[in-house]
Amino acid sequence: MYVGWAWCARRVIRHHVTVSRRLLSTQTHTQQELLSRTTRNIGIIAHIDAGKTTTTERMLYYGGYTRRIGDVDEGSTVTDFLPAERARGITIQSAAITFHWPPVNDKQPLPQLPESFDTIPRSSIPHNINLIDTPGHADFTFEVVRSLRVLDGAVCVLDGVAGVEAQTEKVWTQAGHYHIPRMIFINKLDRAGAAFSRTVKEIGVRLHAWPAVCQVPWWKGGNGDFIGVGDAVYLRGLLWQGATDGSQIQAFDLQQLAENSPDFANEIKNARVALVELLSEHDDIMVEQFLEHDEDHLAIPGVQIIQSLRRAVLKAPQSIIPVFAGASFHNIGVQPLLDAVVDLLPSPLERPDPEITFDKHTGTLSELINNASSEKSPSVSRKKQPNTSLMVSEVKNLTGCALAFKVVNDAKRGVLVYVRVYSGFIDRGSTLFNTNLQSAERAPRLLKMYANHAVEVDFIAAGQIGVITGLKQARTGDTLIVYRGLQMKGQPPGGLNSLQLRPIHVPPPVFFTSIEPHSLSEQKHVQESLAILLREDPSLHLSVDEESGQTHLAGMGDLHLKIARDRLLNDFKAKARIGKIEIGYRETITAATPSYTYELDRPIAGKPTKAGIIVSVAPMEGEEGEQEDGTFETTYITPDGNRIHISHPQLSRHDSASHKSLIPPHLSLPGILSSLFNGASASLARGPLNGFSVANTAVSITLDASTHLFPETTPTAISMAARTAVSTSLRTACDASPSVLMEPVMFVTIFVHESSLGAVVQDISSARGGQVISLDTASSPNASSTSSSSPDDLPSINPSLIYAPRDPFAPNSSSPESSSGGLADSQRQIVARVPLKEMVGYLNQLRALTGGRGTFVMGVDGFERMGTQRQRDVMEKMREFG
Ligand SMILES: Nc1nc2c(ncn2[C@@H]2O[C@H](COP(=O)(O)OP(=O)(O)OP(=O)(O)O)[C@@H](O)[C@H]2O)c(=O)[nH]1
Repeated sequence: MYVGWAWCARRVIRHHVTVSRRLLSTQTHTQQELLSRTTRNIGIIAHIDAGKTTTTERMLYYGGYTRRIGDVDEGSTVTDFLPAERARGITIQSAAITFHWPPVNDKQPLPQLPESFDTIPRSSIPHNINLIDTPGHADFTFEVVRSLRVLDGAVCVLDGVAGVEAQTEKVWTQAGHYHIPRMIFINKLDRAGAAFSRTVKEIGVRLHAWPAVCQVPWWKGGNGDFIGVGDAVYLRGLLWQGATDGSQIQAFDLQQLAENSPDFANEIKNARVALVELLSEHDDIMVEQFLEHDEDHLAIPGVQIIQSLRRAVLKAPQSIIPVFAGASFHNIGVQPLLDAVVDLLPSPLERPDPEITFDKHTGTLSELINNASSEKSPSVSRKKQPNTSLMVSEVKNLTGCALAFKVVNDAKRGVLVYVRVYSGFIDRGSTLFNTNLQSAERAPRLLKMYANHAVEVDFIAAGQIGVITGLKQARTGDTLIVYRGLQMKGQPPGGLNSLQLRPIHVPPPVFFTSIEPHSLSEQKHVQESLAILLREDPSLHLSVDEESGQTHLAGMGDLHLKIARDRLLNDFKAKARIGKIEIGYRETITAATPSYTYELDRPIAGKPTKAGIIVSVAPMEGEEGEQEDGTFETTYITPDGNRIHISHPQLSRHDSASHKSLIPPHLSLPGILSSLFNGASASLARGPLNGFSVANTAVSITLDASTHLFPETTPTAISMAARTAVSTSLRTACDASPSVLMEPVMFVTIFVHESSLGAVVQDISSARGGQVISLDTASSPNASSTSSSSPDDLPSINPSLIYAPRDPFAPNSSSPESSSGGLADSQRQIVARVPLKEMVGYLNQLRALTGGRGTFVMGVDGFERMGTQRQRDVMEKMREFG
């Protein structure tokens, strides 16, 4: 017996179907509901090298979108398309690609959705899958977070030998923050040392949810090669054999298996019993099904199991994780995984509303839009923002809202802006207002990306992912809105220009390098190339040191900047000298200043301008969180932990009508605030001591409308006045009492074998000056609370209560009775805070200390003042390299 999609996949490969245009470009808006219901926006997340790209290549091949399977090791994959990615064999930028599963062809009618999926699975109908491949390396965590925002579901790929690795935990937790439904694919089960059971238990303990084992591995003869999987949902064995591309799959029912592989058949039954028991604990409908089928675990139809799993996966917080098995490099397990993507992960219609910020308040997009239909409550959330000036008619003109989640410079097509549309449509030719840049541009062409080729479309609708080409400004992370009737130079009214979709916190950069063009004639090209790099990746920061004239590029990690350098020199062919990659220290003041009044009164660009301001600065003591804005005061916290507090007596944030007599007609309070913030931020970017960015400093600004604003006041004048006044105050503070340097301190989680624990702890605390916060067994509940503290207080799970089939090869083969419940109990976790300077090149040292087995993850925990001697050493080193 051959299973349906195996036949389907072979047919598609033979004819190599091109994408049905009917499914893409000629749809009317009324067909959108169907399209949304049959869409899955999913990501593949994991630790580096778990096999995400390898699995993605198979998905595209079985979906009929590539003719041959790309190989990571040969550098021939579709998703790792940057030369730097191909050279290193790792994914750096997430790629977004659309394909269909099960495959479609032009001869097939458009899918008709049944009333319910009680008798057939969703995977029997072609679905539109938008797949985002994300990088696994810690330096690109921000890239992962950026992609997560647009996902409706995720497949987490684990290496069946390594199990749950440090980076997996980190990305998993981040996905949990966005309540993204997830499932797991345990890959590489063909490798020597593969331990399915141990990995399943690690999932429970380290990812805080119950693993629902949907498939068990099929080892030839019980302990030979990995040849297929036992399907606990449909009670069958799936055997990959014959064709080397994995397209031929043979299915055997339990009876057939009982004759030839009785132990395997029994294991499938065990897995089914465990699955029904687990689901029954979380799903009342499954209990009913169980009773209806005379309490026979095996009698419940597979489709009902799928339905129950789906309900569990869609619950937030997710307490059940479906687990699948395979070896994608050997083409085993990918087609059923694709079925599970369609069957278990949600459509865009089943996802909660995206979070927005609007006029500094949070709410959801549909609150904003739905409230528009009710004249009574025109605001995003009346409770949270009682006084927005947004009118119903204004919201009604908001016909589209999208997030640019990725910008890529394509050699053939130019700059591609990947967007996820959250409401309404983006039509070809629409004017898009960019609420981050406060400017509009037209969307000349819209595309859907299919592996190696793109298809032009007329519009991209809510729930869909697509590409806009020809945009000159939009950057990764920008919110784009379509406002009916908006002129290119205009602004949407009622504060809609401040609407931000799912804003994310960009962590402060901790490394930087200098960039100098080889000659003046090269300068323009270098600057243009840097501008594209920055559009692609907002976690890169560019600044110009005014004293030396040098351009500084700052980023999240050593590798992050190395890749940026490679892209600049090799891909963009920029001719520039790139300096050493160095740590980005900060400086902070140690004395407060009295109020300083400054009045700018000079021509700018040939026009007389005037603006006044009062400023004082003070060191910040300890953590000072975000402050609620008052009626006459507004506070901003910068990424470096500075607080900019602006008091604007007379100018109420909630009553713009009263501003008329106080503010010149060409200005508005939001515009004034943003100019003040920009001016103050620019001066904080260069401290008075050494030119490092200023951190942990409180800036107080007072803007007295009656004495500081004039008919000649412009936004530029306000910004310049703020910049000069803040710089002068910082200098005054530094003269009174010298500023001190601050260094980035990392929160580090290290996983090591028991035998190397002592050496690693010794190295961290003595040689590197780190502070060990906790030492745990990786399986203890405490261990996880320190490293991957769950946003939702997810439970600690006892591994001995988790079902997993026996591992035939693992040295300490699990028995449920063993004290560790089948986990590798010699695994220990160290959590420490260590200065970044001491962590440079740590991986090599950790490998040396642990015989190559230790792994670690780290993230910036904050900046800390350096002691006098340490500061002196750092300054001397910097002078040496001068
Ligand atoms: N034996 C075996 N090797 C595999 C399997 N899947 C992937 N690999 C190999 O593992 C290595 C990493 O695979 P990738 O697909 O690049 O992993 P990735 O998770 O995309 O890696 P990053 O993009 O760098 O995060 C490559 O050498 C693959 O050939 C598998 O099922 N079995």
